[in-house]
Amino acid sequence: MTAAALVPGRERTDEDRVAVRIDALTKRFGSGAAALTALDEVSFRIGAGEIVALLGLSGSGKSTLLKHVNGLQAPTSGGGTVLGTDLATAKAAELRALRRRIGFVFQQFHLVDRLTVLENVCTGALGSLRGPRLGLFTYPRPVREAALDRLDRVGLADWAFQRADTLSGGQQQRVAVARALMQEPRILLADEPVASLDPESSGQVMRLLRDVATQSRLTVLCSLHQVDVALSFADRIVGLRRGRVVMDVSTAGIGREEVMRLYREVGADPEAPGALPHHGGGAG
Ligand SMILES: Nc1ncnc2c1ncn2[C@@H]1O[C@H](COP(=O)(O)OP(=O)(O)OP(=O)(O)O)[C@@H](O)[C@H]1O
Repeated sequence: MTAAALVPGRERTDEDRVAVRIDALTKRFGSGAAALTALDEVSFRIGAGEIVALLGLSGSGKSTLLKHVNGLQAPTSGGGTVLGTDLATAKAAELRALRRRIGFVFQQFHLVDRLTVLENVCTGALGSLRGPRLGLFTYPRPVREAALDRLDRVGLADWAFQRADTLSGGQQQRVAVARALMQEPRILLADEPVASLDPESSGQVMRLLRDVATQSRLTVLCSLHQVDVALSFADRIVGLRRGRVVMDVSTAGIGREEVMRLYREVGADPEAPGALPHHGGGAG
């Protein structure tokens, strides 16, 4: 028997089981007659290690929801907890600490063109380093080694010393994934990560995201515009319409046509029973 086996098992906490718990979250922009409700009483859970695709028409609130999950925007009412941090009451320092545990991948990869691929990946560690860094060798050796390891994981170790702007869009997005992995995140948020990529590169990036998420037991929330991509990538689909969750289904039990209803039946009443598939997936 190993020493570890003699240590009594720690009780699984709620945070171990549910990474994201959003409760009646409402976000309004502006006030008075000009007020716009971007998120309207949104509630859902994401279990630890679950991969969720967020779908919905342009303007349905996907990006706004992602920004709430990493504490970049504060709810108007309601809220929830992410990795145990209460979104409505957390102080700025607690939200900064939360963000260090969440990786973010954007549509436009946000790499620094003139820096090498490796230095771009190193910048993913800046949240845990003091002071600015200028030049690869101003990063501690363990950081450079970790960056090379992350580049290897995304299949781009051979490109480490190329300038970032010499890579294709798909490769740049894989570098952005490597950069996000530098934080050793518990959650990975991705906002339309393949919207600007061709279908081939888009498939590669989504397969990579799924692989790294599965290997590292990452919880993933990823907004997408492509239903087919969402069906092959995610465990679950959450559909937004005008700021409300109107679809919440496991990808195992649903076909493309059913998901497409999210976009087609725009005039339908999302509150009507059975209007759109809503199995209330997710943990807890
Ligand atoms: N900072 C802001 N100030 C005012 N309105 C905003 C702000 N951010 C978002 N909105 C509005 O909130 C609504 C939801 O926007 P959001 O960007 O979340 O939608 P989306 O589903 O991500 O759209 P897309 O697919 O086009 O990225 C939109 O009507 C948008 O104009």
